[in-house]
Amino acid sequence: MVEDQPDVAAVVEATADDIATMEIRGAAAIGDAAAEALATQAERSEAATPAAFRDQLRAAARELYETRPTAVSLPNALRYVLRGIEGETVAELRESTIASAETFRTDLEQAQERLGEVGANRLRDGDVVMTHCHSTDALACVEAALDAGKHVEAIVKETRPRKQGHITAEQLREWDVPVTLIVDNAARRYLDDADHVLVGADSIAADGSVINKIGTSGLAVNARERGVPVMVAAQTIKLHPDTMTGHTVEIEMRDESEVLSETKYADIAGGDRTDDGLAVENPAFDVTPPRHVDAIVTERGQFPPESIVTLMRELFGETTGEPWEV
Ligand SMILES: O=C(COP(=O)(O)O)[C@H](O)[C@H](O)COP(=O)(O)O
Repeated sequence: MVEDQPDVAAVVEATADDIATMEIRGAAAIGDAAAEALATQAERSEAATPAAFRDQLRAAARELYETRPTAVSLPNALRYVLRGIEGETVAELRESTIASAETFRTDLEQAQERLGEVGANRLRDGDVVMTHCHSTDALACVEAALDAGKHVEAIVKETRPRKQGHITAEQLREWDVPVTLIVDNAARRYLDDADHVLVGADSIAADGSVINKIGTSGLAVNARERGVPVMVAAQTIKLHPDTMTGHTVEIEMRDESEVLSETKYADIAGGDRTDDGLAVENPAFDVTPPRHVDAIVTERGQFPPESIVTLMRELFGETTGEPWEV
């Protein structure tokens, strides 16, 4: 006999789909959306028993978890909300889930604000930052520096293949920050004009390695060679607890269609060549070793990458497990 699958609210499925298709993207936004989805699942649950309610929440968490593998903010968010579920009745469980998700989301927002203030201290009046991809944590540092009356300029890397750099450029321009947009290949040339490389993170490993958008590691190597400090803005929700026990972070591989446009060869070969049989690799993230990072800026202060494990132990203890096994 096939057992009934717990009911997962349509809105959870929609959120999972939005994360998988990158309608919702960026580690902080993904964590926030996952917590919100669990709250909605709780609100809409028609579970008749506490056990059925818990099963539904676990099923919803699993569905959200299976969308994208690299940003640890996702399992960290799910684990946080599920750990906050308490009570004897469905009504109590519902209420505590919603409260837990709300606390998580408020903390996330406040952490980003505090992190911004910490990061802004590293930026001097007149500094130029070079950015990669689009990170709300990194932008929070610029915003706080602007709020403190500093003039900041930006060199924004386009960030192939999905060009999230354009989102960064748009936000910075809204704040009246002078922006120079460059293609990724021009980064080394323009590093001489930058005072900082400023990026976010999807996950931070226990040894201080930074997992972020593909291209971050090459940028960091070039920055080190040019003497430009690399600053990683990452709320503590980006700390990957499993790496304390030796797990590695899975790097998401995305579809080749992001790399190959339909017109790729039409433009350069008169349209008579197709992409059939061409091998394409499209990793979405890479790993920057700690020796190429100067500081990890969190809401709890800034840390040399090698000492981040201390904070990780303090916040997460030594053990984790799957988010729905809490
Ligand atoms: O690599 C990306 C986004 O990748 P993608 O576009 O593939 O999701 C961002 O730098 C981090 O997620 C941090 O973002 P934030 O600081 O907003 O959490």
